[in-house]
Amino acid sequence: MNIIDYADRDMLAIHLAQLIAGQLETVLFNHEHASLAVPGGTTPGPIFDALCAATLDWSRVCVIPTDERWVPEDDARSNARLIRSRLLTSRAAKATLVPFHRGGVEPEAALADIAERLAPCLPLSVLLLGMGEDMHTASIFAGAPGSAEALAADAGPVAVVRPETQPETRVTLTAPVLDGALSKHLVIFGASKRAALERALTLPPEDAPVQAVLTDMTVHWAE
Ligand SMILES: O=C(O)[C@H](O)[C@@H](O)[C@H](O)[C@H](O)COP(=O)(O)O
Repeated sequence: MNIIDYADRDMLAIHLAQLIAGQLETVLFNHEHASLAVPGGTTPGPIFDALCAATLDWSRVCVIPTDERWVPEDDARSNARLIRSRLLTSRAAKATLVPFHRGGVEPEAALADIAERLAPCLPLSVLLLGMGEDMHTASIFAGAPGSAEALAADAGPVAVVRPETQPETRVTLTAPVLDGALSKHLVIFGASKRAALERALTLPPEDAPVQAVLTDMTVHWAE
């Protein structure tokens, strides 16, 4: 794991977007398709705003949520909604989103279909993750029902997690899929998340899920 400290969040967003665009372009030189997994939450928006204008063949890129709140896409809490509005616009509008949520279906019943649609996009070419102050990443929350399954070495590509601290059930990419990405970025803002990451390094993944995906991870941090 290496950490890049930035002077401010704007510098971070521009530089990280350029890095991700360059990595996707390199994959597209050598492969027919590339895949990019991105988080929800409040952190990635400015990165999406810079990345969506990148000049690359977005028609050959599939974009995958690292996790999804189990709500319809018109819900303000939907990650698919955030990704469509902030990333799949401008030049990146040509990319293909692999959404997770399906109406009228319990998340457990949707896993097989999600896994089937994800299969052509794996292993992930580029991964962008966020992290909570509780050291969760994607929707793998320490101690939550389903998190042990999401952390298991033999986990499938997606798992259902039901965190008590969150208003809705989650579907998340699992640790093996996240950790297996070819290029990995973790973006965190603020001193408390920096301290949480330092703390995570001293804990096992079941207590600090972000610990499960830090191999060859580049951490991007700004105050
Ligand atoms: O669905 C989500 O919310 C994200 O995928 C989640 O893992 C997020 O990255 C962290 O919770 C940090 O959230 P903030 O960026 O809002 O601090």
